[in-house]
Amino acid sequence: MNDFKVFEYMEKHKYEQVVYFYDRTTGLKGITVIHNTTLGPALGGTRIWNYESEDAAVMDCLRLARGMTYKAAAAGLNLGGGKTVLIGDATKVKSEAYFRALGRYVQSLNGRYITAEDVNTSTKDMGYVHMETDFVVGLEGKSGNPSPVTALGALYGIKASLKYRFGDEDISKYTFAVQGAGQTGYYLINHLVELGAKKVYFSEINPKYIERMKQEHPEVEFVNPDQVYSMDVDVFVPCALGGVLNNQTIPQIKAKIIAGTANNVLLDEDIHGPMIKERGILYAPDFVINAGGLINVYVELNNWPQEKAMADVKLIYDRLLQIFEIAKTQDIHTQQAAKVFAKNRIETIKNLHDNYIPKR
Ligand SMILES: NC(=O)c1ccc[n+]([C@@H]2O[C@H](COP(=O)([O-])OP(=O)(O)OC[C@H]3O[C@@H](n4cnc5c(N)ncnc54)[C@H](O)[C@@H]3O)[C@@H](O)[C@H]2O)c1
Repeated sequence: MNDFKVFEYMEKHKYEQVVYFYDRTTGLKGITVIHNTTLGPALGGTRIWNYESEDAAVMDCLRLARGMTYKAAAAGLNLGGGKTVLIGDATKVKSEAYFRALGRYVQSLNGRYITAEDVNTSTKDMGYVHMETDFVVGLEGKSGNPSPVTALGALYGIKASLKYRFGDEDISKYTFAVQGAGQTGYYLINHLVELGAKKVYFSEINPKYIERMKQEHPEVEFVNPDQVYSMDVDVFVPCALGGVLNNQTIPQIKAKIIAGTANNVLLDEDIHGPMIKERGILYAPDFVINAGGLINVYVELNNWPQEKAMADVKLIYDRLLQIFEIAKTQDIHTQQAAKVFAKNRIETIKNLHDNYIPKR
C-alpha cells in the first residue's frame, strides 16, 4: 500500500514539481522531480532501479533532486535540482525505444529539466534520449566520462582539507585510506600516488579492481573492507557507497580528515554530522567535494571548452575553505555549513532577480 504523502513532503521541502509518466509502448515507468529552479533549469541524472515500492521510488527521487539543488548552488552553477528514477530491472528494460520514450517525456518539460546518466544508465542510453530531446548532457564525444574530473575535484578538496586541518597541503607528507577503487577511487589513487603520498591503502570488493591496482600500483596496499575505517591514517577517502558514516563506523575512524567522492556518505546528516564534529574530524561535505562531474556537464551544456571545466573544478578548493570557516564561526557541522553556503547563494540570486530588468 502506498501511503507516503507526496504533497505534504513537497510543501515541507519546497519542491516545485513531481511528474509521473508511463509509456504504453515500452512499459517505461518513471518519476521526474524538480526541486528548485531559482538558479536555472533543474539538472540531474536518470537512475534505473528495481524499487520495492512506488513510495520508495518517489522518496528516492525527491531526496536526490533536492541534493542536486544544493550541489549546483554550492558549485556556483546556474542550475536547479532535479532527478529522474525509472522503475524496473536495468538488465531487462533497456532498449532504444525505452530511452527514446524517456526523451519524449524530458522534452515535454521544455527545458525545465535536463537529464544525464546516473546509476544503471550510460552515455549510449543518453544518445537514444538525445534523439528525442536536446535537454540531455553527458553525451558520447562531448564531456565524456565524468569520473576523472570528479576525482580531480576531490583531490583539490583533499588539499583544501589538509591545508585547513594541518596548515600544509603537501600530499607527500600524508597517509590515506581509500574506500572503493572503481571509477573515481581509481583516478584519485592515481593522483595521490603521482604526488608521492607517504602511504595509500585501499579497500575494494570487486576482484577485477583489486587486481588492476596490484598490477598498476603494487605499492598501494589492499585492506579488507571492514578494516578501512580504523586505519591509522591522516585521511579517510570514501569513494564507494552512501551511508558509510554511521554509529558503527564513526567511532572507529582514526583519520583527522574525511574527504572523498562518494555521495550521501552520512547515514543521517543530523546525527552523524554532529558526531563527526564532536570527534574533531574535519569532514569535507560530499556534495561540495564531488561536484566535479556536474561542473563538467555544465561546461558541456554551455558549449565551453574543456579547459573551462578544469579551471572551474579548481574552485572546489576555495569553496571548501569558505565552508569550513562558516562551520567554525557558526559552530555548526560542515555539512550544515555547506547547506548554509548553498542556500545563501540561492536566496541572494533570487532577491537580485526581484528588480525588473528588460530581457537581454
Ligand atoms: N562518477 C562520478 O563522476 C561521480 C560524481 C559524483 C559522485 N560520485 C559518487 O562517488 C561514488 C563512487 O562512484 P564511482 O563512479 O567511482 O562508482 P564505481 O561503482 O565505479 O566505484 C565504486 C567502487 O566501490 C566498490 N565497493 C562497493 N562496496 C564496497 C565496500 N563495501 N568496500 C569497498 N569497496 C566497495 C565497488 O566494487 C566499486 O568498484 C558513488 O557514491 C557516486 O555516487 C561519483
